[in-house]
Amino acid sequence: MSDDLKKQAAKAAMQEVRSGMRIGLGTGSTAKHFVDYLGAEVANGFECLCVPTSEATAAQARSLNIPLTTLDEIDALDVTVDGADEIDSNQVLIKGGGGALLREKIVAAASAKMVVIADTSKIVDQLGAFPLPIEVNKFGLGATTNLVKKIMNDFKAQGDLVLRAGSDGQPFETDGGHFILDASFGRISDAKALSSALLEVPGVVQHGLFINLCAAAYLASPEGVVTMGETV
Ligand SMILES: O=C(CO)[C@H](O)[C@H](O)COP(=O)(O)O
Repeated sequence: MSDDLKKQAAKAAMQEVRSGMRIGLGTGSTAKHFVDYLGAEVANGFECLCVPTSEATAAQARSLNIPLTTLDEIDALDVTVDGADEIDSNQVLIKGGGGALLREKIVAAASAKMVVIADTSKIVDQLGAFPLPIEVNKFGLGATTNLVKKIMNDFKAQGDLVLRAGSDGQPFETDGGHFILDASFGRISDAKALSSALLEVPGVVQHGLFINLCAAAYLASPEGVVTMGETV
């Protein structure tokens, strides 16, 4: 996806925020543009209180003087704007390509509205071509991997399960100190059943299927930005 399309989606989603709002800040290259646009507004007097979904987004927001808080200080947000790896026609998402899925899901669930920004290449008929990120506890990694593989088998996955590596070749560690298994399903025909099965594995902390969380999406294409769901 071109950086220009990411910017267009991020800019269009700025219409979702109003001065005085409590805003969740997503993670990833598209969300980064949204944070840049928000930072420019803050410099012009826009008031907000924001919760970042990753240390990377927190650092970017601080550099732009965007006021930050936590979900300990406040317990609810007005809106969260975040990217996605896949979105289907029911606005079910796969997220976690950037490794921030746990905090992203906590923040989205604490928000009155979750807004997705992406380009139209992220729209899919069926979820699953993008490997599903599954955040797992380090303890018992081998046992957890085996249980997840069994679920992949039950759900007729067409690909492998891979422990995500960082740029240093070592296992990628999330902000919460967990590992990520990337599960290539190929196609996911029952996201709810898969979600339930994965969450029954004790070592699974969370997975990247976002069900009933995304209320609206701004999706940029070379022809313009199309929307899904309840945009303002
Ligand atoms: O879920 C995410 C991070 O955990 C990202 O929002 C998702 O991977 C999309 O990223 P990008 O905007 O860079 O394509």
